[in-house]
Amino acid sequence: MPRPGRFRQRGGVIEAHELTKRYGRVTAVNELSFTVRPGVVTGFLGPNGAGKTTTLRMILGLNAPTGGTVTVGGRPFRSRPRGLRHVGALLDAGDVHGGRSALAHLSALARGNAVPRSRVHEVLDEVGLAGVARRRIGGFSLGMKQRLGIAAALLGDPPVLMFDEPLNGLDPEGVLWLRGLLRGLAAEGRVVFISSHMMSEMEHTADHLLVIGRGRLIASEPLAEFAARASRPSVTVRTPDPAALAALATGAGATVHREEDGACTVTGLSADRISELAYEHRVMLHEVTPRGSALEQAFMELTAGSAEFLTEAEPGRGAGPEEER
Ligand SMILES: Nc1ncnc2c1ncn2[C@@H]1O[C@H](COP(=O)(O)OP(=O)(O)OP(=O)(O)O)[C@@H](O)[C@H]1O
Repeated sequence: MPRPGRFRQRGGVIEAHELTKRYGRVTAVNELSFTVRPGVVTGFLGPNGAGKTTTLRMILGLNAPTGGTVTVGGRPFRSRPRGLRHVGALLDAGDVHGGRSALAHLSALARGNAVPRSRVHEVLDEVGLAGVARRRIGGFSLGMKQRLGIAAALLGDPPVLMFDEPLNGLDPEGVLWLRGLLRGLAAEGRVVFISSHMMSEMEHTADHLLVIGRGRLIASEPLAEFAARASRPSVTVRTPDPAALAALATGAGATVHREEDGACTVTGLSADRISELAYEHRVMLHEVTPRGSALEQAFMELTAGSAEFLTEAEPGRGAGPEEER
């Protein structure tokens, strides 16, 4: 059960100030300043290669910034002697020793961080892996490895949790479970910071969004405000009377495009409004499908031009310094 306010006084706020990371000619993170506060789930959203993982690694002290600073609870994370009790992080679920059991893996982590052994069983229960605790991790699915990584992050009962693409590999039931877990952790007053490159994953998960593109901050705002940016929704409509529909929709300020398969793409009216108009004017509709969520469209609009293309990224990945990964 969440215990509201439990972590508030411990102050795990993450603060980045003009954080910058360059790999040779590639600027992965570019003068990024942001604050991640406790009590809400904060989504860290950006297209592939936007600099999310690099930022998370700098927060954890795994990559040294080229410029700027980042602190957790007012101090650089590296200055914490028992890290796992301050920040629980899941960076790469595949990065575990496959020959060990889940129980052995978590027990070793607990020992190294002065965490009581009883906690190992608690977290195994919490992530739903108690029944397979003695099985070799090598035989785990990606979803099970994600759950194990989350168990490891929870082990030290830390005030700050950071997960890199945690929904990756989870089945629909796992996604629902994780959303509930994240909400509960935030409700206890913890900092909960999760990255994703997909708006659809954030839509029912995050309360606040930090959006980055090409290493730069594009937006930091509540999800609801971000949604309000979605200016022109686009909807696929099928009707036996496309001419009547087109007249109605254009009369209401939308644009209508006839597709080759006979469907109409209506841009500028919501699916609800199109259905209402059609109902009022007795135009039969066979299908009304929103094309991507309003949030998805807002994300696409906002990050248009900031997506990284492989041809540009290759020199950085290939020739740049790789020693920190
Ligand atoms: N060790 C490294 N050496 C050289 N370049 C790197 C290194 N790590 C990251 N980069 C480059 O930095 C940029 C940001 O990468 P990063 O992995 O942080 O992005 P991301 O937002 O996490 O992307 P994804 O969603 O694909 O994981 C990319 O251009 C990447 O090629």
